[in-house]
Amino acid sequence: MAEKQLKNRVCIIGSGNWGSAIAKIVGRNAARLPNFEDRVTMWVYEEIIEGKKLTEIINETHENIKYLPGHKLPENVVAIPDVVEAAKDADLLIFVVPHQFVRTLCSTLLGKIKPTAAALSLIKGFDIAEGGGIDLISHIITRCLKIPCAVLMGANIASEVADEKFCETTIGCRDVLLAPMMRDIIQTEYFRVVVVDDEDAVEICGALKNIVAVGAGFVDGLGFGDNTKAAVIRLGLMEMIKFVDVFYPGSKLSTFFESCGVADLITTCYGGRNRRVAEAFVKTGRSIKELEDEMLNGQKLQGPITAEEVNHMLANKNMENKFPLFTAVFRICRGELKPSDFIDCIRSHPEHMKQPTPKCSL
Ligand SMILES: NC(=O)C1=CN([C@@H]2O[C@H](COP(=O)(O)OP(=O)(O)OC[C@H]3O[C@@H](n4cnc5c(N)ncnc54)[C@H](O)[C@@H]3O)[C@@H](O)[C@H]2O)C=CC1
Ligand SMILES: O=C(CO)COP(=O)(O)O
Repeated sequence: MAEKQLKNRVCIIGSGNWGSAIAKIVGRNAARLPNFEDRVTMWVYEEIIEGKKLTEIINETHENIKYLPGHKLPENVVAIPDVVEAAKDADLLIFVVPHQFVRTLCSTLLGKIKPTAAALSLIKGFDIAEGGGIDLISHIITRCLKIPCAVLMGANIASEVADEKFCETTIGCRDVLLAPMMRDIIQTEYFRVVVVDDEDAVEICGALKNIVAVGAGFVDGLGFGDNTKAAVIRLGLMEMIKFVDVFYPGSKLSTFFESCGVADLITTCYGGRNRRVAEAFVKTGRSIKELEDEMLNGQKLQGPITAEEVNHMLANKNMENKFPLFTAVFRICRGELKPSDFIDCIRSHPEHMKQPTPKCSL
């Protein structure tokens, strides 16, 4: 009789900047925890670097020299170029690819994974849905692969996490049986996890903050100061809250005060790639695509495409004027508005038209 498998097998789908940083944590936890199989598979989108395959480099040197140079990955993390081979035996699939690649990956994996597997998505972004709306990435994974999908989002700039500098993160997971397994494989002394059940709001925070970070980069590029950036962060936060309120009613305001909310917004508006490239866009007048290719060495920006996806929905619902900051970021990235128009947008933001509500005099 076949021995019952007691240990969970983990596969990380993605090996970019964040994928590699999380592999360091997951690999170490899997080797340490009795309920996980030591060996962790990591799907690597194969590329040739100085004549050698990236998977071979990772397996021989235990370093992703392209996306996370200078950090050793645990030896039990095994790089695999075939996603089906990497994922087929896994009980937990950790998705961490730039969001534009998730649909193709899911269709490749369809019918090839364990039906009892669960997923955790670290992907920040949306996709365009049929009928003029947007899809959450975790919903796409669940629908395509027919497995539950929780999310992990937080103030987690990958290089700082890889340096083991203290930070927090948020797991959004409604399933009380899966949540402890997800937390155990992720949590360390320096990477503290809070689990909440407000899955959709956690994920939406992670996607929308990248649009706000592009706006923060614009004001940096225009030479404005920290007060202006704080205004962008505040107005961006108000639009994020409104977005969730309008399109995903029933979510909790408290979620915005977790790491996935205000903390991720702040760190990305100061230290993220979206901010950096948006600043260069204003200063050089070159296209976002050119700057992304030149400045990020293969890493991918999520903010400008997320702004486009959100605008697709807002325009369809005739609601662009209700989210002027998101709309202005989209139009500036497209070249339809000048970066300096961003200041007019935040100056005349509807948040400034609010009237105080009179107190009841009883
Ligand atoms: N880097 C960071 O600090 C953080 C990133 N995230 C999120 O994690 C997700 C993944 O980001 P990163 O790991 O930083 O990726 P990255 O920005 O480093 O992207 C590069 C990755 O995309 C892969 N790739 C290129 N072309 C591909 C294709 N056609 N199909 C599939 N993969 C392809 C590359 O091989 C590489 O692994 C994103 O949604 C991002 O917003 C979340 C928190 C922190
Ligand atoms: O999501 C991030 C930090 O939590 C990283 O943001 P960037 O993609 O702008 O670098």
